[in-house]
Amino acid sequence: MPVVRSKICGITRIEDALLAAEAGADAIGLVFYARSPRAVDVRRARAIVAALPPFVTSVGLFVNASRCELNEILDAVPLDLLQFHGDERAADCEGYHRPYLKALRVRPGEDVAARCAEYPSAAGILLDTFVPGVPGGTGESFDWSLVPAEPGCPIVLAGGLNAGNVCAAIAQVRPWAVDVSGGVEAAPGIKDAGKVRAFLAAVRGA
Ligand SMILES: O=C(O)c1ccccc1N[C@@H]1O[C@H](COP(=O)(O)O)[C@@H](O)[C@H]1O
Repeated sequence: MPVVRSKICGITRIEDALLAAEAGADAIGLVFYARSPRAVDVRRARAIVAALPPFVTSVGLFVNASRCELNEILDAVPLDLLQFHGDERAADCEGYHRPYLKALRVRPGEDVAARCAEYPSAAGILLDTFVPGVPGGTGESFDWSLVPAEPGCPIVLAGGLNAGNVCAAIAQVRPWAVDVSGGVEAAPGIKDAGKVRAFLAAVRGA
């Protein structure tokens, strides 16, 4: 069975980044979206990335950020990968000298494969749940049967995952990776060590 990678998103504290790394996460996510309860500023993000051990990928999450804002952040924080979680088109995600994930928020009955095809330059497509008025981090899952069997690029499955449902999600979707934020929290922006460890153990055992 192929290994499924994992990302713990919404990290706001160095200790949570180290917890995720020690528990086996492949990546941690930093939210550069001021309206999120998990938002980090540049100073904090830089400190978290600097504390990461080798081979743990740092992912910056953006929601309709301007090119100027994004370039300023990239000048200050050595992010490995970008995650675009808003209404960005492919051209908006390109030109940063970094691979990117495009997050698509899945609506009931949607043709997911057609939407994935709009981002041929993406390193992968992250699938999250569509909730009106909220760009992500809702803790809601979507109908996994909408994920195409052959999407044409790596799929990162997100949206309402936790230690209790991630094995079923992996068995059904067979994603390249899974991404979680709210499902491993003690409070918004604060990770729960037990939930993080249980989630990553479940992914490894799936
Ligand atoms: O985490 C946030 O606050 C957030 C804000 C804006 C866009 C995306 C956000 N989080 C991402 O949403 C998915 C699913 O999160 P959850 O596990 O359902 O809480 C994940 O990729 C988060 O990184």
